[in-house]
Amino acid sequence: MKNPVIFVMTKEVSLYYTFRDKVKEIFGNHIQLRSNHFPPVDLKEVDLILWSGADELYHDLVDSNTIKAPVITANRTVDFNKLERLFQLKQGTRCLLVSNTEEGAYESVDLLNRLGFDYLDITPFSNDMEVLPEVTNMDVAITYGLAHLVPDGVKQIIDLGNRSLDLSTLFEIAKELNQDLEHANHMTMDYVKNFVRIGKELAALADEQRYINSQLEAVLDAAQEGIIFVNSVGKITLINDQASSILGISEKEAYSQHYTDIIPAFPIEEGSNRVQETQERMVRVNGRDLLTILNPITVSDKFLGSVVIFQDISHVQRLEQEIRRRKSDAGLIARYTFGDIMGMSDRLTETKKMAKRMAGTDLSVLITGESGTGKELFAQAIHQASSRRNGPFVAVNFAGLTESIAESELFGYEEGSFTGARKGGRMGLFELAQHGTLFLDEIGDASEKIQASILRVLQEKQVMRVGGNKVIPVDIRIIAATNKNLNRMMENKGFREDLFYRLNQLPLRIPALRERKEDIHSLIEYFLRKHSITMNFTSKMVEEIERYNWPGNARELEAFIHYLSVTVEGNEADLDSMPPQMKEELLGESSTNRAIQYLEKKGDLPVYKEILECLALHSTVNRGIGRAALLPMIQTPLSDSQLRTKLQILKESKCVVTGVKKQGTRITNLGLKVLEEL
Ligand SMILES: Nc1ncnc2c1ncn2[C@@H]1O[C@H](COP(=O)(O)OP(=O)(O)OP(=O)(O)O)[C@@H](O)[C@H]1O
Repeated sequence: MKNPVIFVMTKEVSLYYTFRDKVKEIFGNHIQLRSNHFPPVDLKEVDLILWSGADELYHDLVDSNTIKAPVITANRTVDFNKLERLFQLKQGTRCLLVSNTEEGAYESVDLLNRLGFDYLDITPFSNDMEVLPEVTNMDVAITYGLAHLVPDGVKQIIDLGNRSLDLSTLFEIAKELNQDLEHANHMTMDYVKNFVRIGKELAALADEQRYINSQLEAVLDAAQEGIIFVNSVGKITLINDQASSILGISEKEAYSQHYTDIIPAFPIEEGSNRVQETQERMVRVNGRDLLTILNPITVSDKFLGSVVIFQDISHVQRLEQEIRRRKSDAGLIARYTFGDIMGMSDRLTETKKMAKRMAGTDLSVLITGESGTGKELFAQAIHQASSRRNGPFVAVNFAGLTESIAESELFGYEEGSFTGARKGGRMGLFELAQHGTLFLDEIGDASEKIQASILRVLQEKQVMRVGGNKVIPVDIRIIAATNKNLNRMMENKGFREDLFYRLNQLPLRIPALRERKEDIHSLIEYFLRKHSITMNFTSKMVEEIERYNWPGNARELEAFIHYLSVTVEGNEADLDSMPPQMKEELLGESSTNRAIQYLEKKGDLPVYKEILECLALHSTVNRGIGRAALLPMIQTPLSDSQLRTKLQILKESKCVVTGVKKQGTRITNLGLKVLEEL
């Protein structure tokens, strides 16, 4: 696949380099960048245009009638570490803010004022101004990476560096280019960590005398992260604006309380016995997922308290979810039909026949079966064989999906219903699946609240977006799947009965591979073909493959083929090339089978089982049970000498061991395995 191309438009080439470095840092080398400073650039080949925003470049360079690539205007952040250099300037210092456009100069002055530097006397300056300000009496020039534009005569220059792309822009890029956000958390945490040092200074001050340096406070308030300081006795002595808003408490309320009343979930107590910051951790507060990091503050060996920095990452998760949704073209199209389901065994043929009949109806299907048996494959095939085949097939997997995400995913939302909500709102999966099939995968993992919401939609056949007030009728067919035992979950109140009966109108159980071992061969052939692998198996290997239980079913079989294609030299796979875990399992299993066969041959299997049960219950690794104690525990009437013979046979089968010095008899690991099988 072609690497995506971003066309970056900046007035200064140095700003292009700053943007480029950030994009490479976050997305690696597989995004290509082009710049207006390095022509020619074929704009038709470009996947995304990133524009610095503060100039007219866009209109000069891009003809929006012919160029259809999406455009992102860069939001830029300040390097807070560099801002510290401004703290040394005294009140009333005459500063010239130098930019390359008049608009940019005014914007930068405004930003510094908002950051609390309004006690400085700042004059905007740019060469394109009609009337240039007088510069001779200036004490210092401040600039963001444009030191070369500072007019002669100003002696001191504070260069705060180019303002790089902020997080929201990076997320926008990821979304537009369908890039993975695996670095997202790392990226946010790096960003957060930038504040730690400033936070530490501030915390020390705050604890000493509640005196908060006003500049630092302003900087902290401008941070997108929540920052609080909890002193050594658990009182909150500092809270920035963002923290107040995320936690939904005012500064005043926070100062008067112990942290446990407000943020009991935060790992604060850990601070007192550590030196280093904690790993980032997710906690849930008021239904929001917060990524927290805690930093203990110790000054001259005295523990002063901890700074906790946190971010509401619900919106990040939402973006991630959206990218996942967009990425899989399978998201809306079913790729598989019954013809793609391999296997000729009676069990599978019967299951396929049932599923085809189910496809002819519009009732809900609940597919059960172990992991990797092909439940999703069946769901897609049913959709393809149904009258809804020309409609969408939309899948949602509840495993690992937080409640808030699941809710906005399923129901969609209206603009402005939460931080990070997209402009114009968004359609939920129920709406997206209109006139098609909605596949609820791993339904056993849906929370109680989500179960209730799904039930309501199924009953009322309509949805309402989060934050909305319009009822939207939906016409969808539901197929759900799970590898959990929903009956047991219902007994423990983990799954709603009323929802179960709604979903289970047509139950379809996919048999495990070990129940239809005849299918193993056709699946192996299929996977070899699918991945263009040529491989033969020795007869010993074939024997073991057939004997193996395949707990991970077809998925494990596919992974097995992959494994062999990498590890086998040449084209022949023999026992040596078997994955270690499988080998272990087979060896353990063969000795279990051998032991059972041995006991069977000696007759009286139920008595052996009973003896093993008593030993399993009463013997420990170090202490066995003597015959005299064992005999009364056994229900089957046995004489002492009969018991002795039976124990001898169990010993020969290696299911028990007998101590040398009257330590009695105890069960072995093999004995426990045998017991499981009997
Ligand atoms: N009978 C089959 N023929 C061909 N491929 C199969 C068959 N059964 C499973 N597979 C393949 O095995 C993999 C797992 O299948 P699928 O995702 O449908 O399983 P699942 O039961 O939904 O698993 P989970 O419960 O873990 O989500 C897929 O790559 C699928 O294409």
